[in-house]
Amino acid sequence: TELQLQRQSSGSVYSSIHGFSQEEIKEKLLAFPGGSIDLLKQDSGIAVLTINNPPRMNAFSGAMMVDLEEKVTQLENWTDGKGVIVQGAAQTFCSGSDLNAVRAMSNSQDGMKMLKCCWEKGKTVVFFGCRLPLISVALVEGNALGGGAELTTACDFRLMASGSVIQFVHKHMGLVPGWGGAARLVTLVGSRNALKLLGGAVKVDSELGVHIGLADGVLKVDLDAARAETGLQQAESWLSQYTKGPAPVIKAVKKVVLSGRELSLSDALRTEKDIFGSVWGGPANLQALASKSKHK
Ligand SMILES: CCCC(=O)SCCNC(=O)CCNC(=O)[C@H](O)C(C)(C)COP(=O)(O)OP(=O)(O)OC[C@H]1O[C@@H](n2cnc3c(N)ncnc32)[C@H](O)[C@@H]1OP(=O)(O)O
Repeated sequence: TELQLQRQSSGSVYSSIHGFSQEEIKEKLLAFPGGSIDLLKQDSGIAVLTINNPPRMNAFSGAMMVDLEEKVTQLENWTDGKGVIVQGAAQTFCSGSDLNAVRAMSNSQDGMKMLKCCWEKGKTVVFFGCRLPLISVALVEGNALGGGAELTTACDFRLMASGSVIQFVHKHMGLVPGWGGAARLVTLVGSRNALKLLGGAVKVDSELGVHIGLADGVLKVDLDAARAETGLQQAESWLSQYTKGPAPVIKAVKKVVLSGRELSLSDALRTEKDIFGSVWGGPANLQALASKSKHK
């Protein structure tokens, strides 16, 4: 069931329906180059994933989609990993899909079909944050627009810098979210707030974000530059509250919550029992039993 959870949206069914193989989609995506997704795995067990395409306000090019998928696989296989922070380069988060690629693909019937497949691939990739066996945080500085706003909802948590904005601009583009952003938004803020944010393409600042439960915290701005912590440092210290301890235990914490959130109750109960079994009698458990624990 765990594997099912991680691979649920592998995209293969969709691409066979539309007659394009995964390889063809990858090739098509690589025809739209620019930018990169950079992964830094740290000894702390917290990785930093950077959406890096500043000339286009960190919009997602085709090549970046392919890159993201590779980096997600690396994160899935990171034995010592406990958490991941997703940020944008150059003080802004992500302006969604690369509109140059979207325009180029949408100018023919065939292109449109391929675009839909690439979109589906995007969904697979952008789903990653909440399904990884790592606790994920979106660090939002600057703008998170369109697909960028959706990407923030794919993480377990969102931290917003003051002055930052999350905006589902889809309506202005004649669209609705397609990367799972609407479904997750409803879970996060409730259907009435989700309807307001999507229907009004509302600019959510950090204050509103916290008020409606979209944001989990606001990053401090310290005017004394010498003392000021960067947004990333603040996000790392915020996340480290939840990643203290051995990686197998933190991963197990994430997995039991993930199964509780995404599976039916009977499947979640079965999965929880399996995950429990993976830590029961493990090194951290034996060590805790050998010491005289007092939880106060
Ligand atoms: C299912 C979801 C589908 C989607 O994600 S659709 C895309 C939704 N996103 C958008 O519509 C974003 C449109 N962009 C904007 O609103 C503004 O550029 C933005 C991000 C507020 C920044 O404004 P400014 O600070 O004034 O900067 P600017 O407009 O001069 O932009 C700098 C350069 O970045 C480019 N850019 C921004 N967003 C882009 C995008 N999504 N795709 C491709 N290029 C994009 C923009 O064209 C400009 O390039 P250039 O300097 O004119 O060559």
